[in-house]
Amino acid sequence: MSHDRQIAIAVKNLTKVYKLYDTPLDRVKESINPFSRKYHKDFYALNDVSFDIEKGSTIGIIGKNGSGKSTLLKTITGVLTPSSGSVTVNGKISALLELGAGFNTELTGIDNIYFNGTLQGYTKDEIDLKLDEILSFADIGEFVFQPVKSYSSGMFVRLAFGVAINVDPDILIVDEALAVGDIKFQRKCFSKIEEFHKKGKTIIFVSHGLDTINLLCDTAYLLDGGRLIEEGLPKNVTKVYQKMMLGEDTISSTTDVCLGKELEFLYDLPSEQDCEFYTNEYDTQKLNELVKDKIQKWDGHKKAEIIDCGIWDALGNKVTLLECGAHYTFYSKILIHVDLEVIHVGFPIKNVKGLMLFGVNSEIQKVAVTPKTKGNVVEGRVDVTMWLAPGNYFLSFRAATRQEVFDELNDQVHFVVTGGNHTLNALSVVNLEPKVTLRTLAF
Ligand SMILES: Nc1ncnc2c1ncn2[C@@H]1O[C@H](COP(=O)(O)OP(=O)(O)OP(=O)(O)O)[C@@H](O)[C@H]1O
Repeated sequence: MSHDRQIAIAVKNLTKVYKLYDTPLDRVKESINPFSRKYHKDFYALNDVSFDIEKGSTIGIIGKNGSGKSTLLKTITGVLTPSSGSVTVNGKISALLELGAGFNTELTGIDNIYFNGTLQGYTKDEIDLKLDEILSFADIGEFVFQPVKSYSSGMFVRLAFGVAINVDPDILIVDEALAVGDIKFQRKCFSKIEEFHKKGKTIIFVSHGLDTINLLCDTAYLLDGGRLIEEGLPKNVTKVYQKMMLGEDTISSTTDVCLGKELEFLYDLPSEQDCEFYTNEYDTQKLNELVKDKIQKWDGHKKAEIIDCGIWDALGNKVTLLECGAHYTFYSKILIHVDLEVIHVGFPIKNVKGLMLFGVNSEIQKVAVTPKTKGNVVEGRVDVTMWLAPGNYFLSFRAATRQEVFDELNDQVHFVVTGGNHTLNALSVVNLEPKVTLRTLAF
């Protein structure tokens, strides 16, 4: 394979100059001046920027407001033409840089999916195949048959993201500032971005959230005044940016530069019905009915199927609003469809951006269960004391062996931890049950 084929985007000496006139009259004077006298100042939105983005990498672009991020991405996507320099793109790009681009507000959501898809170079048949995925991702119900002009901004974002993310491009370009839906939707977007990364696709991500860049990206680029002033490992580049923005003293902090951001998420409460198959722990009749139903509907694919899952509080109530420091049980019930030698259950917890904060499974804990024969229901439980700091989290459920995943429900339960009796620094991720002491040393 030639070196060239490994490069998704090659940017060479890219420059974008705008002519700035003090008054509209200056523009006219310049256009008619017989001696070609200049009445404008040149403003460099991008100044001699060069880099190569390798296929399959996730790139973060950071920089102050006005540093040239959007100009760079718009030039890459072909919305803007460079004043000089070049951009070479290998592959199909899907970009979400400006809400509204590629949408006609008079048309319905469905029509806009086709309109937008066509603009991006997809045929009607290709869009037909993607339609279900786009609709289920956007999850705006009947509104999809209404003109887009009647949408709330949240619905609009959902649809635009749904299209951009599900058309299966080779290169995805996303401005994180546009991912403004509710917390569950944001998690869905980040999860899709992770999926993209795993499939070896190229992602370019503009963000002001430095921990997002550190978490998701392989390489970061820092722009300042239209120039590329730093590139490399995200942790190094974000440090330079923090220094630029906040000064030396704050560099040790790994939290988002937009500090208010995490706080905003704190009380974005989950909906009541997070798990489709809720059965009370002790309701065996309900469980019997559920098992019968699931056996009837079994399509022969999953060897074992998670038929119920959630979080119980100490009284056995299913909850999604948890208190820091209280006791809870994560549980899943798994229906065995074919005889199995081994089955393990797992319960990973992630934050909205996909950072795995905690994960436990029966294999690590050396817990086994017998029998695992067809028709059995295996129940897995983990008792925990909730020492995650106040915030929003997503619990996933897995039934698997080391070699084979039988079933997994990713981010199935969105739960919120509130402060309880334990007041923590709001930017903490976990509570280590600290005992703080102060003393004056006599010497
Ligand atoms: N059409 C234009 N005419 C003149 N100047 C422009 C034009 N478009 C952008 N600029 C200027 O170019 C510079 C870079 O803008 P750009 O939108 O790329 O910045 P950015 O890094 O994306 O900012 P933000 O973080 O605020 O989105 C800014 O100073 C902006 O005012």
